[in-house]
Amino acid sequence: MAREGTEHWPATPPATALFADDLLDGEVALITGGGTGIGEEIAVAYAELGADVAIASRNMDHLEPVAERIEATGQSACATTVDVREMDRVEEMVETVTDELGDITVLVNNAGANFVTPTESLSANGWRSVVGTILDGTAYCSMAVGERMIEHGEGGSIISMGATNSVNGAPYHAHSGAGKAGVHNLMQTLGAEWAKFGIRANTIAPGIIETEGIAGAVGGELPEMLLEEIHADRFGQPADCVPLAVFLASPAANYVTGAYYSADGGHLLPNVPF
Ligand SMILES: CCCCCCCCC/C=C/C(=O)SCCNC(=O)CCNC(=O)[C@H](O)C(C)(C)COP(=O)(O)OP(=O)(O)OC[C@H]1O[C@@H](n2cnc3c(N)ncnc32)[C@H](O)[C@@H]1OP(=O)(O)O
Ligand SMILES: NC(=O)C1=CN([C@@H]2O[C@H](COP(=O)(O)OP(=O)(O)OC[C@H]3O[C@@H](n4cnc5c(N)ncnc54)[C@H](OP(=O)(O)O)[C@@H]3O)[C@@H](O)[C@H]2O)C=CC1
Repeated sequence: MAREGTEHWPATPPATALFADDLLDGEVALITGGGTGIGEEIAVAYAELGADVAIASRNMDHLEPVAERIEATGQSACATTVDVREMDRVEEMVETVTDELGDITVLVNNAGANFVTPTESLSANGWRSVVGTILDGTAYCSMAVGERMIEHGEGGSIISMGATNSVNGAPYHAHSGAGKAGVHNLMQTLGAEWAKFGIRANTIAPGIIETEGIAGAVGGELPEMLLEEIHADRFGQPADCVPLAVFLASPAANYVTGAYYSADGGHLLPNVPF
C-alpha cells in the first residue's frame, strides 16, 4: 500500500539533503504530538538542522523513542506529557519545556484527532474529543506559548497543522473539517494581532498522509479509490510535510505570516473540466 514515490512524484528527500545543517541553530521548538507520524518526522528534522526540540502528547511511550532520536543528533530533547484539551496541563507543559530547554521560539501545533463517521451518528462527546484536540488544543498552546514569546520580546514562529478538509467541507469527518477550518482562521488572527511582537503564525494543510493515525481514523487501510482524487497518484508520506515546516520555522519565512500552504499532491485541484 505504501507509495513512497513514483516516477513523476518521487519521495521528498530528507531535510538534511535540502537545507543547510545549521538552519535552525539556536531555535527551541515545541512540537505537540511529536511522538508519532508527521510530528515525529518534523521533530527529528528540526534537531538535524540544529534546533533543541521538545515533544509532548498524552502517552510517554510514544515520546521516549523520539526523544532518543533527537538526542542522537547531538541536540537537547525534552519529552513531557500533556492533554492539549486542558489549559492547565498546557501551562504545565510550557513551563517544563522552558525550564529544560529555554524560551520556546518555534511552536508546532501538530497534535490531532479524527475518526470517520456519518454526522447523524456523531455524539456530542465525539465532536468535543476531536474539536477539543484540534481547535481548543491549538488555541491553548498558542496562547500559552505566545504569552511567553511576547514577554521574551524576540518574536517566534507558530505553525499549525491544518488539513485540506478545511476548504470544501469534510463529509463523514465534520468535526475534523470544522476544527481545521478554525485552526486556519485562528492562525490568520494571531498573524495579524501578534505581528507587532514579531510572531508569525501560519498553517500547513496536509492532504492524505499515510500514518498510523489516519489508518486508525478511517478504521483500517486507506481505500485505494481515494487515489482517483489525488493528482500525484500516491498518498503522501510524513516526509512530504517536513520541508514546509522547516521553511516556516526558519528565517527564510521572515516575511511570511497568516499563510496557508497545502502539501497534498494536488488533492484539492479539480480533475474534471466542469
Ligand atoms: C473516507 C476518507 C477519509 C479521508 C480522511 C482524510 C482526513 C484528513 C484530515 C485529518 C486527518 C487526521 O487528523 S489523521 C490523525 C488522526 N489521529 C488520531 O485520531 C490520533 C488520536 N485519536 C484518538 O485519541 C482517538 O481516536 C479519539 C477518539 C479521537 C479521542 O480519544 P479519547 O480517548 O479522547 O476519546 P474516546 O473516549 O475514545 O471517545 C470520545 C467519543 O468519541 C466517540 N468515538 C470514538 N471513535 C469513534 C468512531 N470511530 N465513530 C464514532 N464515534 C467514535 C466515542 O464513542 C466517544 O463518544 P461517546 O460514546 O458519546 O462518549
Ligand atoms: N495523516 C493525515 O492524512 C493528515 C494529518 N493531518 C494532521 O496532521 C497532524 C499529524 O497527523 P498524523 O501524524 O497523521 O497523526 P497521528 O495520529 O500520528 O498524530 C497525532 C498525535 O497527536 C497526539 N495527540 C492526540 N490527541 C492529543 C491530545 N488530546 N493531547 C496531546 N496530544 C494528542 C497523539 O499522541 P498521544 O496519543 O500520545 O496523545 C499523536 O502523537 C494532525 O494534526 C492531523 O490532524 C492533517 C491532514 C491529513
